[in-house]
Amino acid sequence: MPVPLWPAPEATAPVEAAVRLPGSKSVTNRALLLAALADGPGTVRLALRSRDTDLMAAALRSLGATLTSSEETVSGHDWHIVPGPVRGGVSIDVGLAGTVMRFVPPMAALATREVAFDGDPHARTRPMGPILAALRALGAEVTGDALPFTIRGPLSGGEVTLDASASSQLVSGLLLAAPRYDKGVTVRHSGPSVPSMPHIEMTVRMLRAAGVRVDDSEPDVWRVEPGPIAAGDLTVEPDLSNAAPFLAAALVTGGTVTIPGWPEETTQGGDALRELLPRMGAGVTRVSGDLRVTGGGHIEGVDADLHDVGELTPTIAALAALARSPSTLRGVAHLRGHETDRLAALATEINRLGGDVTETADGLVIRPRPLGAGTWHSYADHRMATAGAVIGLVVPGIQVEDISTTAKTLPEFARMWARMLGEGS
Ligand SMILES: O=C(O)C1=C[C@@H](OP(=O)(O)O)[C@@H](O)[C@H](O)C1
Ligand SMILES: C=C(OP(=O)(O)O)C(=O)O
Repeated sequence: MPVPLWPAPEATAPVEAAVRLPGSKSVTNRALLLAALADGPGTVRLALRSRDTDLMAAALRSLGATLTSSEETVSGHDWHIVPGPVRGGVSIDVGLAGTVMRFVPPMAALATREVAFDGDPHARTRPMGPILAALRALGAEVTGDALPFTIRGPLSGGEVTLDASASSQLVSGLLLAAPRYDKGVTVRHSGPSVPSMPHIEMTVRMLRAAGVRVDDSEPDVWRVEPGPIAAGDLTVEPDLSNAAPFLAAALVTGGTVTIPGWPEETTQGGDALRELLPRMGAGVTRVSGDLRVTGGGHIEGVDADLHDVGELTPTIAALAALARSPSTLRGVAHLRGHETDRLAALATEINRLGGDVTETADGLVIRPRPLGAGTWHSYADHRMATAGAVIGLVVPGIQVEDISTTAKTLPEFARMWARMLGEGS
């Protein structure tokens, strides 16, 4: 079947828009899993509903929790979660969701019956080996080193060493279910530095907010004490990584984009946009609870280490391709294990339009060139698709393949994009 092409809308004027973003994928999926393991019923408010979060909800239901969702409110969904004993004898579809493939298996290891995991074709290539070996070392029976695999618990926990340089989620996954292990867990990382550290900080803070004792005082070592996970009522912050393409539109068109409800304090890596975008020529201000980004007419190239905030790379690369000076993006070798090999995908797609991008061992060198019309392939990667939309704002004739892949974390993307451009209702 031919993959549908989405003619990326061109901006006919500087954008002037306020864009209200749904909840964070990362916070939603942690909150749902912690609620399913908690000591009583709980609520997750303004949660994201998207492919990744629906896969998490389905996985938690399979393992014995009851989840009911309220009607959608203007800004998101509320979930009511009633935990149940973790049961096995089920199969779980992880789709292409890193948070589901890395966070759910350590929970499934609490069940005495086997749990089978599989996902999208590309999910089978995403790094899983270190977390599966860790679960094995902690006492679970695990078949396989990648998707598909099966797990049979129970495990009692303890101390384990793994190389988490391929993904911070390998650590977060082990920590989230650990309070429910008899001995808790001590995770030691050994290897090149762990990427996306703010996401581990998010895990630690959310565990602590649920009354769990976590010691992260030693670098690369995390100790989670056994004990109850307190049921609660949590409100999810807007997804700051998904703010990236909208804020980029302000730079690309020389306009202004405002995001309401930007948190004062957050562990979301997307908060780094407040520091990154000014380096590329934007004006960034906070007005009450809003973040306002204004483009300055030109985009400056940047030399940026995105190791902690790899999720932002596709948007920053799109901006860099439209800048007036070259950029070097570093510290993101782990992006080769994301939804697709993002370094190869970005280089291929920008070059296809006439750009000049080379891959390095851990990033990209982007030399801006005039870009022309063409098809932008999205590789089933939501952030590749939105990067194509950013370029299409000012390069006529960009057709983004399969814009619906944005449903992974932002099902409303195409409508929100049109509304930002004044085209929708
Ligand atoms: O824990 C999380 O919610 C995430 C951690 C990061 O993964 P990596 O450490 O694999 O980059 C990030 O890129 C991903 O989108 C979400
Ligand atoms: C890497 C990402 O997703 P995942 O949670 O599937 O790893 C991402 O959203 O950029």
